[in-house]
Amino acid sequence: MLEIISGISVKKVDEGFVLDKGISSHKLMENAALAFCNWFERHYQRNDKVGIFCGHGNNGGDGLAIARMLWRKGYDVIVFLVGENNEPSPDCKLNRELLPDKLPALSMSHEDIAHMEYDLNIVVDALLGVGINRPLEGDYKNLVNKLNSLSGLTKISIDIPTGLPSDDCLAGDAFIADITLSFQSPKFSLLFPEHANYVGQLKVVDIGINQFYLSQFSEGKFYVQKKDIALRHKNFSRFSHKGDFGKVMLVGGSFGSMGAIRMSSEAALRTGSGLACCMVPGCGVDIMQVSLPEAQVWAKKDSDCIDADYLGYNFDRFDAVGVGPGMGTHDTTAEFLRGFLTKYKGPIVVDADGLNILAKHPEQLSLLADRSILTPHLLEFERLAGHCKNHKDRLQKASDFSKKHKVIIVLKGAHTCITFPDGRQFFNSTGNKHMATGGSGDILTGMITSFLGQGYSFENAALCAVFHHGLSGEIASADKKRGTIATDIIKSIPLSYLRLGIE
Ligand SMILES: NC(=O)C1=CN([C@@H]2O[C@H](COP(=O)(O)OP(=O)(O)OC[C@H]3O[C@@H](n4cnc5c(N)ncnc54)[C@H](OP(=O)(O)O)[C@@H]3O)[C@@H](O)[C@H]2O)[C@H](O)CC1
Ligand SMILES: [K+]
Repeated sequence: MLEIISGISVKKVDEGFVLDKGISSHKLMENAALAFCNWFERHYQRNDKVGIFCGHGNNGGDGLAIARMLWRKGYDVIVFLVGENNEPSPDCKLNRELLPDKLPALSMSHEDIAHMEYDLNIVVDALLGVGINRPLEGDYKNLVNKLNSLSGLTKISIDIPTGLPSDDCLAGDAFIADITLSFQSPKFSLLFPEHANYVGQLKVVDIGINQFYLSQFSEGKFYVQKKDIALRHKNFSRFSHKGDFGKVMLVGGSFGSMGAIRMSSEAALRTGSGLACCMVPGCGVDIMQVSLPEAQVWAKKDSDCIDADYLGYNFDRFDAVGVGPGMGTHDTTAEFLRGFLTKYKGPIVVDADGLNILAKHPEQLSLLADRSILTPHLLEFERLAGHCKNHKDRLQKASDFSKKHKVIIVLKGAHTCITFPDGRQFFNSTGNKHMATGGSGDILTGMITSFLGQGYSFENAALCAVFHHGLSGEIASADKKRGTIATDIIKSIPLSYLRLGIE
């Protein structure tokens, strides 16, 4: 699992790695530049006109090494040098000296920046990286704003968009990238929703620094990738039977809101549950049985919402229970939730109106069994934990909340963050903007509940479900883009298993 380390630690990791391996820091920069170029070659043509904007630190050094390598591969490259009045870092200086004579390199004066007019297809931002220690000013600020105003070309940031602090929220200006290629592990602030427009698509490239060096600076924050997930799946043998795949119960729905619990239930089945039963109000029985014949249904006749009478049911038959989608926040439903949390001590997932009830009745939080999984979106989380100044603050509050109530928080959004009571936070790498559609969260509830029911640990259930949910969204939206709807995501769950080689 990739460690997300602070910007300050990046320098220390580099120093430790270079010293241990007996290589020069220049060689490490060469590795980083090569990793960038290998990626670049797979995506861009030789006839693209590439402008590489290089600052005076090591980020600029990366840009210069990249320019040299791409030029040697036959790309049409122009280098623009900025910050020439500042003392360059030693590796930046060396890479300036190594630029081939025939490679065009232009020093940018104030006037050049103001009147810049070049016919470029691709702009590479190697102005500043994690070394930024104050908001942009002077030539850097002017150039970033000038580049931001250019349209019709592809903009790529190296390591981090210039101007973004690596561990904090942006103050001032920053480069707006279409793609950010971060070295070794994503920098923390690249995962904040406030920065999504600056970061564009996030790619992480390996530059050869292994886990051992990164883990010495661990802050308990991790970036979850495909290779981390495949290993966390349970293997079922050819002798496995329905019972091995778990019996789960999904509780929710109310008059006019039956779609949510129907989608959670189908998602649980598609994730592999042996049996999914849904507990719905009487008004939802026909809807469920007609639209999802694979699910069993339990309901009280002639009811429009889940009420305290539902507490008579024996929940202990189930390996896991998901509660909340479409359930409403009626007083009698809140009464049900209180009784249910008191009664059932197996693995549970609480979502949507289940969370809204907890926010309205915070005394119920103490009833949650240890490691219950709560899946709020940003707004639901703030209802539970109070107003958050920004995402950094929100992540801290998630950590405090998780520790205080001994629950697992799955904070949904781009790079969904899973927080454990021991303080560890896992950021997901799958998913895209097309998943921001009604019902997407209900699917995740069904998926986590299903994994819990299949006997996965709390940690593996949350990590696997969040990863597959995002991957299913990517698969579903590949040809539907903005027209993707939640049921498309459910249909893609089996394909997401196949992508990981899991049968
Ligand atoms: N393991 C890795 O990830 C590797 C990363 N590499 C690259 O190195 C950069 C970090 O390089 P660093 O030299 O530490 O920092 P920068 O290139 O970002 O530049 C820092 C210089 O910029 C000055 N500074 C700071 N803030 C501003 C500002 N607002 N405006 C102008 N200048 C600013 C600062 O100097 P001061 O003395 O003025 O404070 C620094 O000199 C990382 O992001 C990667 O791209 C390695 O190449 C390989 C390993
Ligand atoms: K940059």
